[in-house]
Amino acid sequence: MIRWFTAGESHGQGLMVIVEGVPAYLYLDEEYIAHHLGRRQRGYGRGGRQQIERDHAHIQTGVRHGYTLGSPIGMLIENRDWVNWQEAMAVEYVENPSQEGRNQRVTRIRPGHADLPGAMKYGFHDVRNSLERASARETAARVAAGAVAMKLLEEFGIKLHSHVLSIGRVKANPPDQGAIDWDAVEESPVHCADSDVADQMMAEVDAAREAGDTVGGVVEVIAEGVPIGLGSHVHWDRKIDAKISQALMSINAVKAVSIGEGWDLLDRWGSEFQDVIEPVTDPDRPWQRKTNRAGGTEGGMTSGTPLVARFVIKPIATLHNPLPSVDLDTGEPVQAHFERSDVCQAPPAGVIGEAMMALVLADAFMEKFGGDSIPETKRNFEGYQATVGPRLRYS
Ligand SMILES: Cc1cc2nc3c(=O)[nH]c(=O)nc-3n(C[C@H](O)[C@H](O)[C@H](O)COP(=O)(O)O)c2cc1C
Ligand SMILES: C=C(O[C@@H]1CC(C(=O)O)=C[C@@H](OP(=O)(O)O)[C@H]1O)C(=O)O
Repeated sequence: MIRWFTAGESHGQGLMVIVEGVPAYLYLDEEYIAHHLGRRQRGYGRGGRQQIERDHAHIQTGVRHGYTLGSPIGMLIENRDWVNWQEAMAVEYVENPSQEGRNQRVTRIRPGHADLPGAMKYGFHDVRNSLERASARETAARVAAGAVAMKLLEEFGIKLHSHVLSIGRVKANPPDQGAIDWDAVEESPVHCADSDVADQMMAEVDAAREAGDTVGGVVEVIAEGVPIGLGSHVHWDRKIDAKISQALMSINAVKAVSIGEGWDLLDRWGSEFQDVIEPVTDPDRPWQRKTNRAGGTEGGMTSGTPLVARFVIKPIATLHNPLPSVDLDTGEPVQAHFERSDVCQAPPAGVIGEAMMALVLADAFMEKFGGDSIPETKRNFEGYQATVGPRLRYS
């Protein structure tokens, strides 16, 4: 079982993350994690904050001489912006709430963020007390945890990628999975493989920025090399598609998740929907499918085809041209709070989606194969893989 926790506020000193359950003898270095943190930071549509941050997860515990020890892996990520907020974050009560600013309370609630329900639920007079933790700054810690999970999965031939399928009204054609040029996706400012469409996506972000507005999108996350049989059909909370959906839905601003072609299958009949099973020709693959519309799960278990999930991420709530709102103190009409904001977060959301899917898969993988060290887990994995195929090879 892989368990993990994050802690930290957006403008506090930094973020902490603990990942527990990783077997011993996994090679893990900070550069590998930094690569994924860097991918999350880049991406067209980011605001001023990413010019300040240089995310790096410092491994504090659980690793010795480059290898995991089987003990909890603790990491710290510094918020470089904290020095600019040190005073503001220390303020407990300010007499004059009408003067908003870093050292004042935030009372002009933003529709679409955690401001209003957070203040009501926790009894806060300062919206900052809820917006700090609600901020997607926390997803840097998720990506660090996810990188550990990815490193573990890579030991077993499982690789994750993501790309943006649409931003606002600009849509990319979902590419044939085998045909995606992942290097082009990594280099693209909008994480889209088609450079013509990428240009249009950037123009869409620019248009939103110029209008003082924001724009959302659709993102696809793919895991390749996933063995058949992770997750289980036997109980609702063990189904892998349900776990992936929750994990992706938990990303800030995600409003819909589909597994495989989910949303696009509504008008198909059953015969057009299922992924027909073909005779096996490739000795390395236990089963073959004609298509992958179901996105790699059947009955809450992985089916051996690539795992594909899509999600919709809504346009960002904090608008340069703020929406009408209400003051928390007075109930009077005001314009919602604005200081600085991203314009589009679909590109980084793909990297966060990979991390979340990797954490779910790593947990399901360890549940199935167990083991306290990588060699032990490998023996268990290889033993299972040797059994699956057209004739179950149990002796
Ligand atoms: C990578 C990323 C960056 C984000 N940046 C911002 C931002 O700059 N401003 C903002 O208002 N919301 C931003 N969001 C979205 C908010 O965090 C989110 O809308 C808020 O937590 C409320 O949650 P909900 O939209 O799921 O209801 C971002 C989300 C992600 C994933
Ligand atoms: C800090 C990050 O994203 C932040 C997420 C966020 C929000 O409300 O979710 C609001 C913005 O915070 P700030 O006002 O400090 O610029 C984003 O920059 C990050 O992704 O590292």
